Amino acid sequence: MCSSARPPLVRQDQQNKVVDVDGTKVKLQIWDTAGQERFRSVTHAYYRDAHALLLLYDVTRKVSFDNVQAWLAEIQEHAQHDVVLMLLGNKVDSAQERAVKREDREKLAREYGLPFMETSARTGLNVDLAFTAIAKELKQRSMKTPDAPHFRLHDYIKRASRGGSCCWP
Ligand SMILES: Nc1nc2c(ncn2[C@@H]2O[C@H](COP(=O)(O)OP(=O)(O)OP(=O)(O)O)[C@@H](O)[C@H]2O)c(=O)[nH]1
Repeated sequence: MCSSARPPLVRQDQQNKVVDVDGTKVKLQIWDTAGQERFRSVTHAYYRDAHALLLLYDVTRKVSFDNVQAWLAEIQEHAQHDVVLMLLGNKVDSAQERAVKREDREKLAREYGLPFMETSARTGLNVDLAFTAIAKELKQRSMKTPDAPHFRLHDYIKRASRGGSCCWP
């Protein structure tokens, strides 16, 4: 998710989404960057400006999960240090083809302190929830009212997510 618009270079799909957070409209500008290695240097330019990054792997493709650590290293190098991060295991509608073990994804999420959820772009499971959680966190950060009740991303998705598994810590 980026705050500034750049002309698309290669296969970077962009959409806007408006999320209502407790009566405030939060506009998310969402860039779906390509996951392939050959686009990686282009992707850097996008996540440098991002306020939040949703890191998706495919629950049916172990290699996509194995790549998450490399993406996290890239993020640590190129993204803003306080970027909001969330790890999502997508395609959970194909659970019978699941290729990533629960203990592996929990270990990874715990190691990096990442909020984690399983989603399905096909059925919509937890998709709106992921964006709402991000919008709530960004809104909270943008408000300069230290006395306001603190929004906790991990707790929120733990309470609200359906199906699949979530969340650490
Ligand atoms: N069953 C199922 N298929 C999905 C889901 N999400 C995406 N797909 C399918 O997976 C394929 C790849 O989807 P894309 O959205 O192109 O994946 P991507 O991660 O953007 O791909 P790259 O940008 O190349 O990394 C398509 O055939 C989608 O229909 C899902 O939640 N469930």
